[in-house]
Amino acid sequence: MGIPTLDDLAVDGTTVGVRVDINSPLDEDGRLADDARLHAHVGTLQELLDRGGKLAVLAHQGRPGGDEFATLEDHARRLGELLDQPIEYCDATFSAEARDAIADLDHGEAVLLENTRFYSEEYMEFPPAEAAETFLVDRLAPVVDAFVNDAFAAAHRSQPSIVGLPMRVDSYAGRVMERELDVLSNIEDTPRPRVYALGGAKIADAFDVAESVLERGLADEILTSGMTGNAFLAASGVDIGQPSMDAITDRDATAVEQAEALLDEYGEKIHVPEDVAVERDGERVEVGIDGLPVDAPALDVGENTAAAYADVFETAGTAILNGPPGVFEEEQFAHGTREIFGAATSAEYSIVGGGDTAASLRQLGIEGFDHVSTGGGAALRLLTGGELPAVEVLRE
Ligand SMILES: Nc1ncnc2c1ncn2[C@@H]1O[C@H](COP(=O)(O)OP(=O)(O)O)[C@@H](O)[C@H]1O
Ligand SMILES: O=C(OP(=O)(O)O)[C@H](O)COP(=O)(O)O
Repeated sequence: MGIPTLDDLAVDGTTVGVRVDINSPLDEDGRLADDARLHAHVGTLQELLDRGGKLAVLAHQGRPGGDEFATLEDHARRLGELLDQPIEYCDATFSAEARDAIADLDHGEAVLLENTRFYSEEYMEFPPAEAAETFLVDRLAPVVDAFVNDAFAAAHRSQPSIVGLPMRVDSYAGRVMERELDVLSNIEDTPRPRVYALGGAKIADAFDVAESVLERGLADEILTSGMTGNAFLAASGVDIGQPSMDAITDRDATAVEQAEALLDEYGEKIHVPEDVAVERDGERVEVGIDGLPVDAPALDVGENTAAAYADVFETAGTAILNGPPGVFEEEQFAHGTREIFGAATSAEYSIVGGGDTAASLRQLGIEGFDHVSTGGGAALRLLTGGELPAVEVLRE
């Protein structure tokens, strides 16, 4: 992989700054609604604690001004439960109070510092050399002996705690980062035929993935669903109805043209839904292509599409999933997601990326994937052949 990992770090007795990504959905009371990302980092943190490290843990939660912009107090409590030892919470990130909390740590102890994004610089993007001159980095670099970046899900952000600290401190990839890079940087080595199931509502991202993997010859089949599938359906010449069209163009005004261009060039590899499901009088109603247009938005693929896509996975070498096939949050539109994602586990090797995609698996209790990425944007960046600033700076 060419970047230092925990195998290269002599931990015992050292103070280690550890960047994790525990950015999570919160409930109405601001408490953690899902702790999957906390679970993911337990291995790295436990290893560093067992090896005698004193850990200053850094993380962000939400975006300034957003509903999920919050303190990390609840995260510290939950991390303590998961690690079976108290994790101190400090309501400062790099002030004297935070630095004192770090200095007071004993071997095998950890403090979770406050949400890095409470400080404006941490929500800006900088080239690494400039990030290294920010206040957070300037104050924290002298009080840690090493830096471990385990925050794969934030690795596409060129922010101070991600790219600035490694410019000033010996730095290593944590176990989450290591495993994610291992899997997602080596897609071309996975078994064929390689099937990408692209659904969800981030249509532009799905087109980017489709274009990149088709251009690079990585994809043998692309199964389109969700709002992405609706756009392909429209691009294939079917009148899907105004409500579905409006939902698409609200997201991306040129979506249908982009889908048309992809169908023109790679049509034989791109599967388009053959039926959809809409809501009528509060009920799920299946509509075949012949029954379109309808005056309600298509919120799921229909049963025939789900069955046809499930068949494709029967003979797939690799399944790569990004974006749920329907509005899985509503039970009556979870059918496509349950069937298609459920069938994807029959591929020889299966990979899942995307925050909502992973949440849909947990919600629907679908298990058996070889790799469920903790990242959304970061995973997509790798799947489309891009580079991650966090990783580039670990190489230097
Ligand atoms: N046909 C559809 N119409 C509207 N929204 C959809 C449809 N299918 C899926 N979705 C929505 O897409 C959202 C997730 O998409 P996206 O953000 O692209 O996934 P991820 O976070 O995994 O990258 C879900 O909230 C789901 O309700
Ligand atoms: O949740 C995250 O990314 P994701 O939505 O791509 O999975 C990361 O924590 C990065 O957060 P950001 O997109 O607010 O920089």
